[in-house]
Amino acid sequence: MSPCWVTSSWVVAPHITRYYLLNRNRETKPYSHVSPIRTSILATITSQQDASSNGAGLFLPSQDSPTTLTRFVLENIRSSKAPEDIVDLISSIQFACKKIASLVSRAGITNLTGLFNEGKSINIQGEEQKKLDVLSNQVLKNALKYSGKMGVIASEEEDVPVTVDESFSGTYVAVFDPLDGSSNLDAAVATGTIFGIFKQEVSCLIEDMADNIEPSQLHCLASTLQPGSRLLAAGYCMYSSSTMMVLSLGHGTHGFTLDPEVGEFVLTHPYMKIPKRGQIYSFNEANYHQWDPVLQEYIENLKSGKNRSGKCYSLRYIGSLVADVHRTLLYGGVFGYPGDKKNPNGKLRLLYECAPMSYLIEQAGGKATNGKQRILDIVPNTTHERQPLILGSEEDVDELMHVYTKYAAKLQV
Ligand SMILES: O=P(O)(O)OC[C@H]1O[C@](O)(COP(=O)(O)O)[C@@H](O)[C@@H]1O
Repeated sequence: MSPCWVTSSWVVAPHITRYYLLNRNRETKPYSHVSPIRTSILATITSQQDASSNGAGLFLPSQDSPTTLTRFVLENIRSSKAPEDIVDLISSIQFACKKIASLVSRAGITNLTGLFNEGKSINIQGEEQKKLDVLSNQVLKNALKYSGKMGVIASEEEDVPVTVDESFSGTYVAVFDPLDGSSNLDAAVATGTIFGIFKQEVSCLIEDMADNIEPSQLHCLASTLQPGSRLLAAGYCMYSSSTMMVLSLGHGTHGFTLDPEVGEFVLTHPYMKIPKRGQIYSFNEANYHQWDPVLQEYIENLKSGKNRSGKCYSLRYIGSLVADVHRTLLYGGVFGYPGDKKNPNGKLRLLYECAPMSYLIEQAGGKATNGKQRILDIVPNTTHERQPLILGSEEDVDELMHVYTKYAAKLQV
């Protein structure tokens, strides 16, 4: 008998022995063993079933009639809080977001992490496009195209606004960032899709185009350059520990969680209200030295407690706009990507980042400004125009605006 067998049996034996000793008194349990807790839940359900459904199937109040996103939109239409067509648009967007959620969650398995076209594909903002930037853009464009309601689409990943092809054209404008925060994707950090819907002021039919905009096509461009105050609907879908859609049709901001068991967005956060004041600030402080002295002082005061609340604030910054705004909406406080010496207009794009997020925050009782003006009042000059963004709890944004006004003279603004 070879010496190695002797060694290996001594190695294996202890484990078998240990397992046997541990389990010698335990009866072997069948896979379908029912734990006492589960038994009591089933008992409760059965008694509820008998009591309330006259035997017509299982009855669990909250699960029995969940408000899905589609049902929510239909109810808004029925109470004429939203135009009829919006249900087709929101259904297309929710389908696209479910698809993008699945692509993002499986990116590591399906070789969808990393750069598109080996990093040779640069979008008009000068950013290397990720594979999922390009794919999410296509998914959303197609979904909107087949809604049959879309006239013009403006996307972070499209150099200029594009129309869907003629046979599908409609009278709405969609602006979107198909995969915001995609620089965090390969690290599996939260990302999201941001969107806004406008009514198209002029009807026009054009091809996907490069950079030579024909005069007749200027109308098309014009129909996308609308201020956020004219949004009919706005929202984001966050791809994180859970997939959440936060939406406003102009009557409050509402949160829906994707239930993977049924593949439906279910209303979980009706009428979200941002706290009047928070205790969290969310800025990329690496840019601190590029900021104006007023903002530097404001942040120092938040940290030191020398602010109207007298409390010391904590810093939270994910570096994904959707995730940072979502947390601010729930917990309150202030999020900002201000202008600075390096980027006087900051980094975020007015049309499909700042405006939809500001619309949601205002509908939830918060405020959003570029430091001088309400974001929703700003009329964009170009599709990819950047604007400084400060948004959050009313009292937090008011305090910052107060400091700016007080020091306006000092800054010769
Ligand atoms: O890394 P920085 O400079 O703090 O910028 C972070 C910001 O840039 C973004 O990633 C830009 O978004 P995109 O990924 O859509 O270009 C935002 O999500 C985020 O708020």
